[in-house]
Amino acid sequence: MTTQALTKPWRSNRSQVHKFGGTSLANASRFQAVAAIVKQIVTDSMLPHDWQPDRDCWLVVSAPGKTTDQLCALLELTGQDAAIELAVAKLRDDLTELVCQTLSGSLQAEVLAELALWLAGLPALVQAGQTADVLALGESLSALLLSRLLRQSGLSADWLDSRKFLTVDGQQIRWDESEQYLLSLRTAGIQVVTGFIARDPAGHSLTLGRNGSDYSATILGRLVQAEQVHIWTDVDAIYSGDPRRLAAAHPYHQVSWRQACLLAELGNPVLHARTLAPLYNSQMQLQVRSSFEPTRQGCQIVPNASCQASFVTDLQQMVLLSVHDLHGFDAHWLATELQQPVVTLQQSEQGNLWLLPSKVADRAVQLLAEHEVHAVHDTTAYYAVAWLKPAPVQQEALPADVAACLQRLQPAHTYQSKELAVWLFEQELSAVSFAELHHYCTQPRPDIQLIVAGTGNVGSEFLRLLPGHQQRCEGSHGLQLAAVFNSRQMVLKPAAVQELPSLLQQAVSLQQQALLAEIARLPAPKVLIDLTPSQALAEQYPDFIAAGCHIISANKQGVTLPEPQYQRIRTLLSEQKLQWLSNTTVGAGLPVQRALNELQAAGDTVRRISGIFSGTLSWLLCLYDGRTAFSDLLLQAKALGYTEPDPREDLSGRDVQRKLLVLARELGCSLDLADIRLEPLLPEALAGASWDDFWQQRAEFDALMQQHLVQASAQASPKQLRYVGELTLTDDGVDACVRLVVVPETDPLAAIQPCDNVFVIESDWYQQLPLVIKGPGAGRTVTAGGVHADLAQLSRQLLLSTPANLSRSS
Ligand SMILES: NC(=O)C1=CN([C@@H]2O[C@H](COP(=O)(O)OP(=O)(O)OC[C@H]3O[C@@H](n4cnc5c(N)ncnc54)[C@H](OP(=O)(O)O)[C@@H]3O)[C@@H](O)[C@H]2O)C=CC1
Ligand SMILES: N[C@@H](CC=O)C(=O)O
Repeated sequence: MTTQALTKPWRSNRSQVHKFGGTSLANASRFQAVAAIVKQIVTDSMLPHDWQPDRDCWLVVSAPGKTTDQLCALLELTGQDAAIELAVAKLRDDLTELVCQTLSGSLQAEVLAELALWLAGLPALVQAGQTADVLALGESLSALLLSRLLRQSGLSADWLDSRKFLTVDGQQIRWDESEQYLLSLRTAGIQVVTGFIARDPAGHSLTLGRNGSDYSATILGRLVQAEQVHIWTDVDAIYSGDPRRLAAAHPYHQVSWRQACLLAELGNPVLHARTLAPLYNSQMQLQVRSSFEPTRQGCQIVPNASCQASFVTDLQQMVLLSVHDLHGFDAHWLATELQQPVVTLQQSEQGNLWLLPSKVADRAVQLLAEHEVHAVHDTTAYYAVAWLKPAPVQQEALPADVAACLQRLQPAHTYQSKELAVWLFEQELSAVSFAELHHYCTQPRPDIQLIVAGTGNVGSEFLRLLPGHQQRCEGSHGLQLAAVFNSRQMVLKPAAVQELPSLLQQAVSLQQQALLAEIARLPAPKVLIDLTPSQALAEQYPDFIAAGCHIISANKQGVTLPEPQYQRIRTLLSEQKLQWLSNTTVGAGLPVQRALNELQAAGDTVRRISGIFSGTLSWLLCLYDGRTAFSDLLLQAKALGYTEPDPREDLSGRDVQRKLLVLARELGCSLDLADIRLEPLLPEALAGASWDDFWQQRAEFDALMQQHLVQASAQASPKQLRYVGELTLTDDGVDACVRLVVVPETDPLAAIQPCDNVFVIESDWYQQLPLVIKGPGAGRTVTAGGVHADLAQLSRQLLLSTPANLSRSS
């Protein structure tokens, strides 16, 4: 007869299996608590309307509390009659007390009578060395007791000895045979099934090994085609690390199927590799829940491979095992045989490298030899740390923060796959180092919320480059565009990064307060990216800081505000541990401030910075030969995206003056714009007027530039016009000026490409030969690219910041 021919009393995708372990059934009050959970399950309004506890609810139980330990101790007494008698008497007392505290009346009498019979037969089983039959007493009592307690609570329930149906041959489940037996045994009511024990094909008892009850639950789940299997234990989540040792371990309520398998292989105590095996290729859902906090959601094992969960486990006294010609055997098989973690580090045609506890290494070699597999183990015992990576970090290269941490910890060996990294150390890591590694490996990497101000020349290019940057964020914080606004409009929570015109189609008119309120509601980290030329917006930075924003500014107004206002912003930021990056305010994408910061951090002292700091003026003065009017060239520079929104900011020299102030402040000087001497290119009368007025009078300016050119050309040797900045730091203070100069063609400042900036940095270490940074100092792509570089730097800094108190035990 085939199983298909039978009418199954269970309905596919309706049944639930709930497994309660020894801790959940430690004493009478725990039995009562479990009965209450079961009652709740069968009355739960969320269940399908046709869900019938009689047919659809299966329970799997372990032995109560420490009963299995007591039975194991009893087995040690084989041959010692008196000691066996004493131990059985103690067991009788404990279990009788449990039954009497759990049940009353005739149900109590029934269970006590059954228990007395089992205990009476126990010494003979011990003497006969029938280990599995001895151990089975614990699960049998749990199943009987819980079924009667459920009856006492008004539910229809009975118990079922799994040795009557669950047939296991070696490590193989005989599915068909087990199902047929089960079909013939099923009675009405909730079935309380013994976990951990089974029968061999000849009908003898056997046990399913460590954590066998979880395995029983998933086997049963598969046999009855359950929709869900719930493992009720003492935790309601799977933690990123052992919470008893890692104060910062975080709970996960969803773990992918694949990660659960890898975790099990690493010996995680919550789920075991064999527990998961029956779920393979099935629709069954697995849920880990706490019987101590039954209303909490628990942890769901989901098929979804994009899970964010990440785990760090350490393994003591591990050795390497080299294995050749596997003949079909694998690490999983060996782990099951040894009941110990066996981790695959390398797998190739040349050979395999496994990691396993040193205490079972000889046994492993012997077991493999019995199957004609040659293996040798190393004698060095390592302390191993394994990192199970979250889906977004599943790549061979390590994220920067993890790599930096490992550089400090110096593992002896590293093994990497996409999903797993294993580091072997010669000595055990200190609690603090382990906590630090756990932190970097498992710290959440929430998206950085971007609030972009300015949709002009630089802003539109920044948004165009954003999708590419988002794709490169693997292993780091993702980037989420949360708001975009300009001087008139705002778009909150854009559906996705889109072309600017369609993005702005979703815009509403700008309302500052609504915008700030929305930003305050965003989760951290968040950053205001100021791509405007607005002083008003710069003066509003304190409001954005109050809303939790880091700041990245290409806008030079903020970094050149009067000293008290500027320092106030710095203070507010540091109070909130927020960053302000403004590397594009000088030299656009050139790493000028970065270089200065690194020199100073390394101990150098910068004495002087001079050179060409305006891309626009560099471009204009390189190309200006008198044939095209200077103002016409200016329009071309504007169209190329080099100029300030009002190009007179460039012509007046104010833009270079601001840049000198930024550099001076970067070097720790307390300075204001007025402290920097300025010789403008543009006469003041034209600089102050409206753009239209200036344009009307441009001939006057063009004539002035023509005059400068003629004077330069009239000199003995050919000369070039250059607009330069000079900042000198002496013991007496700072001297800074911005001016037009005439340089010979041999001068390094003459030999530049149009738009180039040149920063000549003289320091204690760069005295005779200064450090020179040279390249395009303006333009929409280099500037927007520089803003993305600031964003990447912010992301790195967020990852590398270590919380002060990492470890409970530290
Ligand atoms: N071009 C370059 O090579 C470099 C430029 N920068 C700096 O980048 C910034 C932007 O330059 P660029 O893109 O050329 O300028 P644009 O004039 O092209 O764009 C400026 C944008 O800022 C918006 N804006 C102005 N005021 C406000 C405000 N108060 N609140 C919100 N938005 C505002 C404007 O809004 P609206 O659209 O409504 O007018 C516009 O969208 C400037 O500060 C410039 O100094 C820095 C380094 C190099
Ligand atoms: N207008 C500026 C842009 C960069 O800061 C320049 O030309 O340098």
